Amino acid sequence: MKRWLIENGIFAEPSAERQIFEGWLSVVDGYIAASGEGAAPPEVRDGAEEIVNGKGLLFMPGLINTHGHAAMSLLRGLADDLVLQDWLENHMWPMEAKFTGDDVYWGTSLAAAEMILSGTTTFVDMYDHMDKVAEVAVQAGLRATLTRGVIGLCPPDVQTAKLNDAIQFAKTWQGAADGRIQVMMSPHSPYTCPPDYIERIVAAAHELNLPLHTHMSETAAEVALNVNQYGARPVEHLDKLGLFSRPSLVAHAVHLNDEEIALLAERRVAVSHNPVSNLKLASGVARVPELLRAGVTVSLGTDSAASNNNLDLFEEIRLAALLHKGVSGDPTAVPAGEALRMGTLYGARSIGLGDVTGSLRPGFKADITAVSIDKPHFMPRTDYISHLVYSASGADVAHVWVDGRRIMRDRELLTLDVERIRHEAQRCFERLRG
Ligand SMILES: CSC[C@H]1O[C@@H](n2cnc3c(O)ncnc32)[C@H](O)[C@@H]1O
Ligand SMILES: [Zn+2]
Repeated sequence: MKRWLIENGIFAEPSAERQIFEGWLSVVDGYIAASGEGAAPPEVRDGAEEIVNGKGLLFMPGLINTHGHAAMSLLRGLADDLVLQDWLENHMWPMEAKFTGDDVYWGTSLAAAEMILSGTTTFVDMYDHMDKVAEVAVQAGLRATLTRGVIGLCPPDVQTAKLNDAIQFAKTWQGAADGRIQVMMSPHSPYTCPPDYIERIVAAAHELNLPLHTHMSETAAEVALNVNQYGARPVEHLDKLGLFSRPSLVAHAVHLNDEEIALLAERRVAVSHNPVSNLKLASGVARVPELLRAGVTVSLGTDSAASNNNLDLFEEIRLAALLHKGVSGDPTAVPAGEALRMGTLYGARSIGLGDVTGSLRPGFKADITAVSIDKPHFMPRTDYISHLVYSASGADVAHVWVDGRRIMRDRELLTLDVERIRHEAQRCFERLRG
C-alpha cells in the first residue's frame, strides 16, 4: 500500500462551497484518502512514504480535455486561417491519408508531452490507428478516453472494415491500464456518415455497452446541409438515429436553437465546448450560458493542434469565461468558478468519470496538477480561483500526478523522452510533407 502526503499547500476544489483551503492532502494507493486545513495529523504524516512540500504551490484536479485529435499535432501550423470544410477537405484529409501508425505514435507522443506540461491529466481522443494512441497514453501515464473515429464516405466494404476496427479496438482496450483507458464509439459527424452507418455504430455501442462521441452542429453550413439532405437539423437527425440512446458526448454544438438545447438536456447529452478552435475556423460561438442554464453538462476541449494551435486547456478555461461575457453583454454569463468546473469536474462527468476524477475529494483518483504560484501574476493573494481562470497558463504547471503516480516533476517529464519526441515528430512531418 503506497501512502504519500502533500503538506503546506493551497488546494482548489472546484465543486466545494469553499473552494480554496490551505493545508494537506493524503493519497493511498492512487486514491485521495483525506485532506484538511493546517498541519497534517501525526498519524497521517508518520505513515507517509513520501512527503511533498507544497509551499508555493496550488494543487487542483488535473485538467480534462474532452475533445481532440492528438496525432494532428504533426499538422500544427500547416493550414491556418481557413473555414472548416476547406481546412478539412483540402488540407487535413489529404495529409491524414498518408498517416501511418508510426506518424500517429509520434504525433500523439508530441501531444501527450504538451498536455502533461500544461496540466492535463485526462484526454479524449478521436482518431485512426488507435492502438498507437492507446500505447502512448499508457506509456505517458495519462488517463484517456479513446475512440476510433469513422468516416463513412466510402464503399460499403470499407465502412464495414472501419466499424470492425473500432469494435476490435474497443474490445482490446476498454478498461486497460487499471481502468485508465476507456473507450467510446464514434461516427465522425452526421455529414460524413450516412444514416444507416450511424445506426450500425449505435447498435455496436449498445452491444459493447459503450458511450458515443461525435462532431455535431459545428458550422452553419453543416446545419443547412443536414436540413437539405435529411430534412432535419443535426440534433433531431441524430436523435432519430438513436445516437442519444447511449450516454453521448458531442463536440462543438455551436449552432443550436432553443428546442435543440432542450432536447440535449432531456437526453442528457454532454457538450464539449472548443472555443479556440471554433474561433479560429470562424465556426461561431456556442450558446454555452443557455446550455448550462438548461442543465447540459458542458466541458472543454482543445480540438487538435491543427485548429487551435496548442493543447493548453487553461486557454480554453479562460476563453470560456471571457467569450460568453463578450457576446452576451452579461459579465456573469460564465463565472470563473463555472469555467474551472468545465475544465475539471464537468469534463469528468461528460465521459462517465464523474466519481473518478475531476475533483480532489476523498475517494477520487489522485489526478492532480500543481501550479507554481510564487510568480508576480498570482499576486496579491486575493482569489485563487480568479487567478487560475484569468491569469494562469499551462506554463505555470510545475508537477502532475495521475492515479497517484507523478508523471511530471519540476516541469521534467518522467514518462516521456521529450527530446526524442521532438526529433521524431519533425521527421514524421518531413516525410508527410514530402
Ligand atoms: C475520423 S478521425 C477524426 C477526424 O476528424 C477530423 N477533424 C479534426 N478537427 C475537426 C473538426 O473541428 N471538425 C470536424 N472534423 C475534424 C480530423 O481531420 C480527422 O479526419
Ligand atoms: Zn474534432
